[in-house]
Formats: sequence, structure tokens, C-alpha cells
Amino acid sequence: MNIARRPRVGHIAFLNCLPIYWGLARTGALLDVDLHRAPPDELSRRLVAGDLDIGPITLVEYLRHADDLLLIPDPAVAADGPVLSVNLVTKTPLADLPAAPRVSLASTSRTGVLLGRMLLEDRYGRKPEYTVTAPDLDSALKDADAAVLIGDEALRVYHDPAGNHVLDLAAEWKDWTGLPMVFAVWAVRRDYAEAHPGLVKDVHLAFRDSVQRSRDEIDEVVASAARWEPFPPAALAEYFARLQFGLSERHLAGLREFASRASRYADIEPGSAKLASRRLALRADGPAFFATLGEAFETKICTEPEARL
Ligand SMILES: C=C(O[C@@H]1C=C(C(=O)O)C=C[C@H]1O)C(=O)O
Repeated sequence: MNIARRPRVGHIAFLNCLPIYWGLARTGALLDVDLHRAPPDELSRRLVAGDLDIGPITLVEYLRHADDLLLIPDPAVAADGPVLSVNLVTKTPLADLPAAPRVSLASTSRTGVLLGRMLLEDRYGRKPEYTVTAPDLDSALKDADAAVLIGDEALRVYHDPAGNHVLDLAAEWKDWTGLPMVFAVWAVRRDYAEAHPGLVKDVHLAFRDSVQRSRDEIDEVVASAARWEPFPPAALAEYFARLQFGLSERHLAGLREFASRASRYADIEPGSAKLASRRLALRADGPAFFATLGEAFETKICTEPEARL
């Protein structure tokens, strides 16, 4: 008998993903996936390497590897304005930052740090010298004037800056471009989707159901997180309200704008950003977003249930 293995699904080890995975436990869908919890840089690396099948990938890595991956329309990690947890933390007010500041980039981040670089260089006119450091405030600011931090540590610093100045990079992006910022998308490896379209569909629907459940049960999600996280319920409620987990047309416009700006940086291939951008333009076309991905097997993901054991 051909025993199918469960899809290997990534789980970002940050609070921002709690509302995305909350409902998987409630519905029992958690039992149908092989869940791997890790920081986003690690999950992105594993998905690209083929050690994971489906899951979150930081936007920059999705853009770099769009040829091997298919975008799943939701969930995502995004914000239309302040996100609270992707921050440029400076020792002095931004205006007093030197012309060539030493800036630390959190090792767990790919998209937040690129957004920080764009803003520092293209918006604030600085020529920083960058170092990648451990993703905590003390390591990051030890030998630097400023640091880009993400995730729970960035949220902690937002609430307790310890004399530093905190600039919310999603708010800055919105101010700069008028658009939402997409930090992470969910994607499936193209080879996995070809082999198991039905499973991909199941996982996608399980996530969709999960996010809906956590919206319906948000007070419980907050109360439960407040029991083990170092944030009071009001701070968690505010954070979960800021985070957005779907990709609307405006989010896709934000994503395309980021992709086209990112292509000016040396470590993003202009071609891949353009390609991803073009594909997204196609995918954003109309309500049947997911069903019109343009290739036969991609359509199968939405329509064909896979025989289950
Ligand atoms: C909003 C966030 O988005 C994250 C930012 C990422 C990045 O900068 O590469 C990766 C995954 C997301 O979880 C956050 O972590 O606070």
C-alpha cells in the first residue's frame, strides 16, 4: 500500500503566527500535517531546499525562488500601516543618525531588513555600513547606531524601548508608498504541488479555516497567549488587530511595489522580481484568484481532492 506522508508544513516561531495556527489545533487539522516550528529565515531556507513542502516564506526569498514555488493566496503576514514588530531601533532620534551609520540587521529577517535598507538609503539618504547580528536588542545595538529587529523581540522593544527610538517600518512603508506591506507569504514547492494537488488544497483550506476561527475566537487567542507571553492582553489584542493575514488587491499592489524596488538591490535578481510581479498581476485578476493560476496543475490544487487513506 502506498502510505502518503503528511505534508511537511512550516510554522514561524513568532507570536504573529499564533492566529494563523490557532484553529489547526481546534479542528484537528494539526494531526494531518507534519509541523516544523522555526524562525522565518530557517523555514524559508528549508522550503527552498525541499526539506519542507508548504508554508510561510519571507517575501524576499519567495521573490528569489518564485520559479520553484507557487504562491498560495492566504494566509500571509502583512500590515496596512503600523505592524509593531518590524522596527528600526536607533540610539538617537532618526534625524541625528550619522550620514554613514553602523546598522545591525537581525539574522532571522530577510524582508524586514531589506525594507529597513530601502528606507535608510532611499528615503532618509543614509549610506549605512551593515552587519548581520543575533536578533536581540543587546547584540544588535552593541556596536551599532541602529538595528532592524523583527518578531517578538521587536514587539518587546516597541513596548519597552529602554531609551532607544523605535520606527515602525510598515508604517514608514505606508507613508512612503501609500500601500500595505507584505512580510511573508505562504507557498508550496512546485514539484510537491504537481504530485499532491489535493493535499495542497486541503492544507490551504485548513489554514483558511484556522484564521477564520481565530478571528471568531480572538478573545480566547489573546487570553491564551497572555498566559505564557510577556505581553499584557491589551498589547496582544492590539498586535493581532494590526496584523493582516490575507492578500487583497491592495496587498498585491504593495507586494509588487516592494518587488520592483527590491530589484534595485544587488542581492535580488531584477528578473525574478519582475517575473514574480508579472505572475502576481495575473493571479490578482478577478475573484477566482486561486483557481486561475494559469497552469493545469495549479488549477488542480483547487478542484481535485486527493484520495486519502
Ligand atoms: C511582521 C513580521 O513579519 C516577519 C518578517 C520576516 C522578515 O523580515 O523576513 C519574516 C517573516 C514574518 O514573520 C514580524 O516578524 O514581526
